[in-house]
This record gives sequence, C-alpha cells and structure tokens, in this order.
Amino acid sequence: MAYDVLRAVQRDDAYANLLLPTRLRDAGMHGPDAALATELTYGTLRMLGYYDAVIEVAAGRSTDDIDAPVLDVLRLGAHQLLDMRLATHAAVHETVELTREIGARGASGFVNAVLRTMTRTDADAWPDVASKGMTGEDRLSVRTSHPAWIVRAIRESLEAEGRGDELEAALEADNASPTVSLAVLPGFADRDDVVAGADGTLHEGELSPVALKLERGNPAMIPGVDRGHVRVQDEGSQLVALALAAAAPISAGERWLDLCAGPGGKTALLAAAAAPDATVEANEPVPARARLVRRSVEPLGLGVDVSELDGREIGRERPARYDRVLVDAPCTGLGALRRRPEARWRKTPADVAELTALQEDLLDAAVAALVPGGVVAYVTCSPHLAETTSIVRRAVRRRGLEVLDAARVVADVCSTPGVDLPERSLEGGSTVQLWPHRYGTDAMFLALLRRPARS
Ligand SMILES: C[S@@+](CC[C@H](N)C(=O)[O-])C[C@H]1O[C@@H](n2cnc3c(N)ncnc32)[C@H](O)[C@@H]1O
Repeated sequence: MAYDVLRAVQRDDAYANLLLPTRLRDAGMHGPDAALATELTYGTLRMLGYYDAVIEVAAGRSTDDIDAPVLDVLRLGAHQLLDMRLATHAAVHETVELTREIGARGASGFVNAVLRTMTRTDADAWPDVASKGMTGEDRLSVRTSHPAWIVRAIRESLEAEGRGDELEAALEADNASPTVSLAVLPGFADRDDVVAGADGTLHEGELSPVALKLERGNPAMIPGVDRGHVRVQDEGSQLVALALAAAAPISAGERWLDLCAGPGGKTALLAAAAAPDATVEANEPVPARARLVRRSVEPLGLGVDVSELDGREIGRERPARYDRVLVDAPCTGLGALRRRPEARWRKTPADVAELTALQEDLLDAAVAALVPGGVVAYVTCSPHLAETTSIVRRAVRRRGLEVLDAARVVADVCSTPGVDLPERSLEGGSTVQLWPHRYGTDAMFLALLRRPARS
C-alpha cells in the first residue's frame, strides 16, 4: 500500500494525506498495520531527497538513471533500513520481493545489491557519507531532506529575528510527525471538562488558551468532537484567530469577515470567540471548500453566512463594511511541511512569485473592506519573508496602515504567562512568526494592521 501511494504521488501528483486514509479504509486496515503503512509512506516521502542522495552513492549512479518504480522501491527500502531500523534481512527481503511483485523482476538483483551496500555503512554514518564534500545550505539540504531554496527561505526568516543558529533544528522539526492538537470552542465546551472526560490521554496546550494536546489515541473519541465543539486544529492556527479577536475590545454589533475561509477551521473558532457581540461572515471562492466551511460552522448555530467571491473583489463588492477581517492567505505552506510530506518536493520558487501577487491583492482588498479604524489580521502558514513581512511592509506604505503590536496581543492571549515569543519589529509595531521547533506549532505568521481612522 505504501508503494502504491508513493507511486501515485510521484506519477499522478496525488496527495498522500488524502489518498492514504482512503486506501486504508478501503482495505479495512487498522491498528499496527495502518500505523506501519502510514510511517512507511509519510516517512519515505519526507526523506526522499536524503534517500535519493544515499541511493546515488550506494548504486553508483544518478537516480535519473533508475526506473521510477524501482527507485520508489529503493526509497521504501532505504526508509526501513535507515530510519525505521528494521531487521536488515527482513527489510532487504521484503523490498526485493516488492520489486518482483511490481513486475520488475529483472531489477531485483540490482535492488538487492543497492540495499546490501546501504547496510554496510552504519545508518548514523550515512548523513556524512551522503553529504561528503558539501558545505552550508547544500549540506543541510541533503541531510535534512529539503530542497535548497526552502533551506534558504527558512534561514532568511530565522535570521530576520536573530535566530539563524536554529536553522538545523527548524529543518529537522519538519521531519517529525506533529502531536495532534485540538481546539475547544469557547462558549461551546469547557477545556477542563474535556480533559477530565478523556482518561488521561489529553493535556492542555501551553500557547493557546483553548488548546488540548492528544498524547495517543483517536481524536474522534474525545468528548465534544462528535458535536463539533472540539476540533483538531494546530495550536498556531488557534492563536492567530484568537489574536484577531483580542486585537481590540469587542463592541456590540461588530461585523467580522474570514476572507479566505476554506475549509473553515479558523472561521469556527473566530465565530465562537466573536459571539455574542460580533457576527462573522466567511468567504471562500472554491465551491467544494465553501461547502466545507458551511459544514464547519453548522454545529455552532451562529448563522455564519458563507459567500463564494474571489477575495480580490471584496473591497469593491463590500467597501468599508467590516470591523475585522482575517486574511489567511493562500501560501506556499512552507510552515506546514510536517503535515504534507510531499509538499516540499512539489513547490517551486515560481509558486512564491505567483502567490505573493495574490497575497498582495487580497490584503489590499481586505483593507478596502474595513471600516476606518478596523483591523485586518494577515496570516500565512509560511515563514517565507516574501510572503510575510515583505507583503505587510508594502501594504503599510501603500495604505498608510498602523502596525499593531501583534507580539503583545499574542503574548496576552497565551495560556502560559511569559512565553518567549520571537517578535519582529516592523514599522512601529510587531509581527509574530511561530516555529515548529520552538513551539510545536506550524510556522504561522501574523500581522495585525489597522486602517487609519480617516481614510
Ligand atoms: C490557507 S487556506 C485557509 C485556511 C482556513 N482559514 C482554515 O483555517 O481552515 C487559503 C484559502 O484561500 C482560498 N483562496 C484561494 N484564492 C482565493 C481568492 N482569490 N480569494 C479568496 N480566497 C482564496 C483557498 O481556496 C484556500 O481555501
């Protein structure tokens, strides 16, 4: 099953996190077998760049010269030997058998030889062997299995807050599976009650005041999940939504908009935090995703309207209408690589250019849809400076926006006092960049910007 999913990802641009659960369900696979298939698939996809470097050394040839199906078999074998550290004979035997099963019998001797060569060097020594003669970003790129342009983007972002020395830790954090976080929607369930009802599998998150961390087990079994009052949601996503709610005292009758809402995780939290004084509307142009937003807010019964406009039209369609707007912009997702194992190999620097143009237009449109004095939260799940501070800086200059002290707002929202949030000063205020290696969250970026009272 892992091989089939790996092939579909390579050949058909399938998404492993969508395809694998379907395949597991169709095959009726649960428990340890499902966990093994998941580890094999996700682990191999994440570490693909590193395994390819190892395979090139062990095979003595470029991966370009290996048939694609056989290369995927070798990658699966590499993951079993170098990461899962399965018994050598079992890993080699199963992998050679797989070569035969996929109809590449003629390559089984080659696969056997490459894997045997791999086992002759200790798994801990392979990073040095595979990156021999390399320095700097190239070396980290191979060892942590990231394309070089992503290594550079993460380095530049960390350096912008004086934390360049954390680069390796940040890259390694992308290769670990995240702990499952849940959000308890304020006003709908009580965090202490949920913890008490969950048999010791949950504890409170340290950052978001509504977060729970699930140590083990199935989130669907947590009390409140069935009613949609408790949801799986990254703690960073919770914090940025709660920060918009906390950016200013809420006055009765306020109107808020979630401009890029699909699939609606933040809309639900925002709507719960806004009630009863403010009402939330949502917008999502992709119809299938707009349906997910409606499904997400339905259990709350708060009457959230969901429109399907191109967000770039919102300023023209609904000028000066909202007190607060969340722009959770379409982005490269470089801050959520832990969750989408193949994403790092799919994105390219060309995507950055295309997305930044859209991000800039969406932020402009959001500002035009704000009442004077209203606040926009500009959010990405990417730490790339071109998608974060550069977008904000240009919008501030163009529109004369006030940059609020987002670091202080987030620190005030946090459940643990004195959390060391790296803040970036920007145009008289501050922005927040979260990191998986520091906080266990996705690398979410947040800026809170106020439209001038007279504009
Ligand atoms: C980062 S996701 C939002 C995640 C969401 N806020 C949540 O927490 O569940 C960005 C969304 O923007 C949508 N989008 C893409 N182009 C857009 C546009 N021109 N206007 C508004 N939204 C757009 C995408 O379809 C996607 O659903």
